[in-house]
Amino acid sequence: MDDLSNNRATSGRTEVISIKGLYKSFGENVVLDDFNMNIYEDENLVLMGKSGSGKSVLIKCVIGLMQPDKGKIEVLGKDITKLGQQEMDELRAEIGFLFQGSALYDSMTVRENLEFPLRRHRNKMNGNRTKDLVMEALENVGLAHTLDLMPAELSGGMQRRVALARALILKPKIIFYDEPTTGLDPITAKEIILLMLDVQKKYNTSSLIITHDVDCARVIANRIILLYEKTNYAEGTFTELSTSPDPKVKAFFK
Ligand SMILES: Nc1ncnc2c1ncn2[C@@H]1O[C@H](COP(=O)(O)OP(=O)(O)OP(=O)(O)O)[C@@H](O)[C@H]1O
Repeated sequence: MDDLSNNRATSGRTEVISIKGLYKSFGENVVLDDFNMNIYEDENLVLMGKSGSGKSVLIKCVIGLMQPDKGKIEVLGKDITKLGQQEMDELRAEIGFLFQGSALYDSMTVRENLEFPLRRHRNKMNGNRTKDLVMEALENVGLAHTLDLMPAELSGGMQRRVALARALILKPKIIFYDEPTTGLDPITAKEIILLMLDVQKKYNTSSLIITHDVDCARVIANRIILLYEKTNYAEGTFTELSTSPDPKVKAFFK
């Protein structure tokens, strides 16, 4: 185990997600075995791992879509294995998602796409009007003029920005990004990364970013965890990990 974490930098901070001793298997296929991870307030944590290493399984366990076999997961101080359906829904409203391929609804306008999470979680709107929240979210990503367009009328980068606006509309405390720059050209990818950094500063969100994109990790990560051999194999800053003497760690940064 190559633990390069900078404990002083992270100690004494509030954890928004805490995962201890996570174990998950599907029959003979053990995917996670003693996986541990914390995310702290205001932190951008990058999770790197090969295809099929269990990153999606991990996320599903964290948001309660999959039941771990063993281990403890706390999100915003709540043990998620002990939450009922309504409490779990309330907790999910504190989490924004930006998944691969933007996943906007093709048959809805930009406005309707953004209104969608508001309808599900009306109690989080604090008296704000739908219209104002939609405009604010779109302005944050520089796309106020696209309100009545269909997703197909937007470029790939614009679609990703609208998806980011939708992830932000409920002002979540945590955002999960799954491959946020996949399929974008390098310049657009950079725009998205800078936007993610802006958002993090403006809303003080914590982020968990799954990415294979080394440039994205370099710019955005306060800390990186490598999911390898079913566990949190290595952990540290970009510089610490990319200069690690461990060839298995180095391989991720080529
Ligand atoms: N519902 C399921 N039933 C059985 N096996 C599953 C299920 N979901 C995931 N797995 C298995 O868990 C392992 C990890 O899959 P997962 O999708 O988490 O990988 P990943 O790291 O997200 O991969 P990628 O980077 O390609 O998206 C794989 O072996 C997969 O077959």
